[in-house]
Parts: sequence; structure tokens; C-alpha cells
Amino acid sequence: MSTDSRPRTVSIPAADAADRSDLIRALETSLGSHFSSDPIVPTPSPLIVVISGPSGVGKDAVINRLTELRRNLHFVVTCTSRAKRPGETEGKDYYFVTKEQFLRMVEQDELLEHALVYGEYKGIPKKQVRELMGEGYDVVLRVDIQGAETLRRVLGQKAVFVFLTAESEAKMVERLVDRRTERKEELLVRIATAREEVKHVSSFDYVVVNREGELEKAVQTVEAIIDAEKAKVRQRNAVL
Ligand SMILES: Nc1ncnc2c1ncn2[C@@H]1O[C@H](COP(=O)(O)OP(=O)(O)OP(=O)(O)O)[C@@H](O)[C@H]1O
Repeated sequence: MSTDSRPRTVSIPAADAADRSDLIRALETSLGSHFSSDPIVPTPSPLIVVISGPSGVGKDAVINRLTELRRNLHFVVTCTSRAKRPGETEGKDYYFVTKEQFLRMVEQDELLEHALVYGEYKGIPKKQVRELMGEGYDVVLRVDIQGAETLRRVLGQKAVFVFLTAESEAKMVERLVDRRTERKEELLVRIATAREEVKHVSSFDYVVVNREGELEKAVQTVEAIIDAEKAKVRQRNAVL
């Protein structure tokens, strides 16, 4: 590569008639340096996407589809002390641990956030987030509203916070009921909690409505948010 950056007087061939590489070479010579193929802006930093919202709005459904579509996005599997539901897989949906194992992780400061939710512990292992981001992956964290508030305190603007909601309370309840994974007492608590939780939307960066039968559209909106975040001049640069 030439180090002499002084412009030279060269004759530049006519743009409409000249051979393409002759023209480029003459432009380079005239400007005193080669045209660099290096990226003009650095590769965007790995992103932490926090997806939250009331029970039954479709967080799992959105995240499952999102990670199918975006190879560079990894779901950070939460640890929980609750029992496995039918169809759930260890290490894919959750890491299922005993209460004692969970409390040991808390003691050893291994969790980014943790909470007691409907009588069971849930928490996000720091190690997994660090390792994935170290390998250049974007990560998606799935937390309830309480967890999102804790993460906002811990991470501030280092992560992007997305509030997912159904289009109405009625739709949200229908989804929860149709899922048939909660007993009636649990349903009551989840619905009462959801009524309070929707009031917290203002502390999020984005809100996405997951309308009945329109899961793909909700997923596309979250993808658009990630793309916009990647195009930001000032990146969030999360370092844990
Ligand atoms: N857009 C949609 N239209 C219709 N059904 C949906 C839509 N999105 C999700 N569902 C269904 O609604 C139910 C609840 O969704 P999901 O389990 O993903 O919610 P969640 O927010 O993860 O709930 P929780 O916090 O209680 O685990 C599931 O049976 C899911 O398949």
C-alpha cells in the first residue's frame, strides 16, 4: 500500500469511456492512496435483548421462532426450581434445579438476576451470557416484569427491553386457558398479576403486540427492533 498520500497530477480517463480498473487506478493515484476494502464502520457489538410481558402473551412462542430465524441470536436458558411441564426439555426450555442448588448459585453470585415467581425460583446464569457474547452472539433473555425491572437496574441502557403483549386482556386469558398448563388457582394469580404488569410498559424501550394468529408479524417486529439496534451509531456495548 502506498504511504505517500500527496495527491499527484495524473490524467484521469473519461468516466464514460475508460476501462473500469484503469479509471479506479487513476482515481487512486490522483487522490494519493489506494481505496481500502476495510469496513467503514466496525462490526456491531453483540446485543442483549430482554423479552418480557405478562404470562400467556406468547414470550416463548416469539422467542422460539426468533431464534429459528436468526442464527446469530441465542436464547439464554433460565434456571428454575419449578417442575418440568409436559413437553419441556432440560437445557432447552429451562435448566431444572432443586431449591438447594438454586440457592447455592445465588450465594456464589452466579446469576444476573433471580426472583421467586409463583413460589418457584427463576434466574439467569451470568456465565452463559458472557460465553455467548464472547463468541459474538446476540442473546435473548426471557424474564417476567419483575425480572425485567431488576435487569434494568443491573444493565441500564446496556440491553434493549421489549415488552410483549396480547392485543387484549381477553385474548391473553384465552391463550393461558387454552394452554392447559396451570391449575385454576394459578390462573387466577397469573391473570391478576398481568393486570398490574401491563402498567409497567413505560419502563421498556419497545412494545410489541402479539395479535391472535399473527405470531409471525410480532416476530418480524422484534427482528426489526434488533436490526435498528444494530444500525445505531452509538451501540449499547454490553459488558458483564
Ligand atoms: N399470536 C398468537 N396467536 C395465537 N396463539 C398464540 C400466539 N402467540 C402465542 N400463542 C399461544 O399462546 C400460548 C401462550 O404462549 P407462551 O407459552 O409462548 O406464553 P408466555 O408468555 O411464554 O407465557 P408464560 O410466561 O406463562 O410462560 C401458547 O399456547 C402459544 O402457542
